[in-house]
Amino acid sequence: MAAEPVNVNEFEELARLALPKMYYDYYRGGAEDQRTLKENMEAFQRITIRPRVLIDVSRIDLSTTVLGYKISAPIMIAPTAMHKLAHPEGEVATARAAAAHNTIMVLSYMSTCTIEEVASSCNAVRFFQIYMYKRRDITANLVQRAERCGYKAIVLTVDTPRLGRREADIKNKMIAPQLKNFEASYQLKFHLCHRKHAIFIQYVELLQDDGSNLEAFAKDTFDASLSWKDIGWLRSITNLPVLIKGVVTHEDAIKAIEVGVDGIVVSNHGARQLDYAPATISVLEEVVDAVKGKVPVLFDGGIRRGTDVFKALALGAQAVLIGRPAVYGLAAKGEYGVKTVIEMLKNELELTMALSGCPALKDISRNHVRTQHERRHSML
Ligand SMILES: Cc1cc2nc3c(=O)[nH]c(=O)nc-3n(C[C@H](O)[C@H](O)[C@H](O)COP(=O)(O)O)c2cc1C
Ligand SMILES: CC(C)CC(=O)C(=O)O
Repeated sequence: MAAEPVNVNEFEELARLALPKMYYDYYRGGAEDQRTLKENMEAFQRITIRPRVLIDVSRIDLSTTVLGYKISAPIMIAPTAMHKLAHPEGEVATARAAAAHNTIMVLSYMSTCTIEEVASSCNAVRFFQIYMYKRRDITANLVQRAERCGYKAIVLTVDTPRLGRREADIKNKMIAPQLKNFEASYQLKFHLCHRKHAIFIQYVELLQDDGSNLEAFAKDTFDASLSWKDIGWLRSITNLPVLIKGVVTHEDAIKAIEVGVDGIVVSNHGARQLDYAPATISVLEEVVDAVKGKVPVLFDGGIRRGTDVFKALALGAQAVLIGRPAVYGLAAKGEYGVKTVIEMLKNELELTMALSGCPALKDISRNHVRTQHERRHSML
């Protein structure tokens, strides 16, 4: 029997053992040469922590708020597609794990449990992530269903006018399972297809023999003409706060504030879209400086340790989101696995704060970290 994992990274191997290769490759993969995928994690390793001593750290408080909602720690669940490929309970298990930790899950529009099923599975605070569709009625329908079900914010992902080139998915001829949120809209285009592990519904109209079915699905449905002016439309169809996910430059951060978004997620989509996009931790501060505290800045990409969370907070994030770690936890051990992953990150963050002299999140300051750039500068 494999030893119990002692850190989040060890869940990846357990997930690999638990999953069919096609799904593991889909979850793990990044775009093209996967340079950004590697960088998302390595860039954290180039940041050091400057601990302060002789501060009372006998009590550590990890709690914070995001858009006014209190959460037990600044660690949220990023939207990731198709959790039933990882575990039969799918997003419901992930949502329950988030609820058990009193944190926020962002449900992907491409979930394998419906918006309604996830909403009724537990009473955690949830946000809902969307892409903009060519058919605006589908976007509007999803947003309004989420609002009716008590989701507290809409997260519009803006880094995916087209799907990035994920070569493992192309080789594996990756196919999408049943996407229950869409049944009414796309019913006619799907057909049943029996495979070794489950029954899938393929997006037949576009099914390609020689590539990733997801890529075809995205190309047909996502609106590649989406631009800044469309944020107004989204805001006009919902009373919920609108966050945009996928900003990595100060120019776009400024535009986002101008069009009135309620929050920004610094993200490169887990390095699955544009290869050679910067590691997100290397651009977080640039975005935070541009935003000037007007809206919360959230962060994702490469968080695997409590020290990574600490570094992102020191560079100005209000909270971080985890993508693959949650999916690996789910694949390895279902709801319990996701709970354990969050628990591990919380415990590590708590220890990091104690060893750095920060009893509360507000004590984590820019001076607690040193970037590679600053180290080089100080040697000149
Ligand atoms: C398997 C997988 C599926 C994803 N699906 C979505 C999605 O449906 N919508 C979205 O906005 N981002 C999606 N993302 C990106 C995540 O929200 C997040 O930005 C990324 O995973 C963070 O990096 P990390 O995996 O290193 O934590 C996905 C990422 C992965 C790994
Ligand atoms: C197939 C996708 C659109 C889901 C996604 O965002 C991803 O796989 O990164």
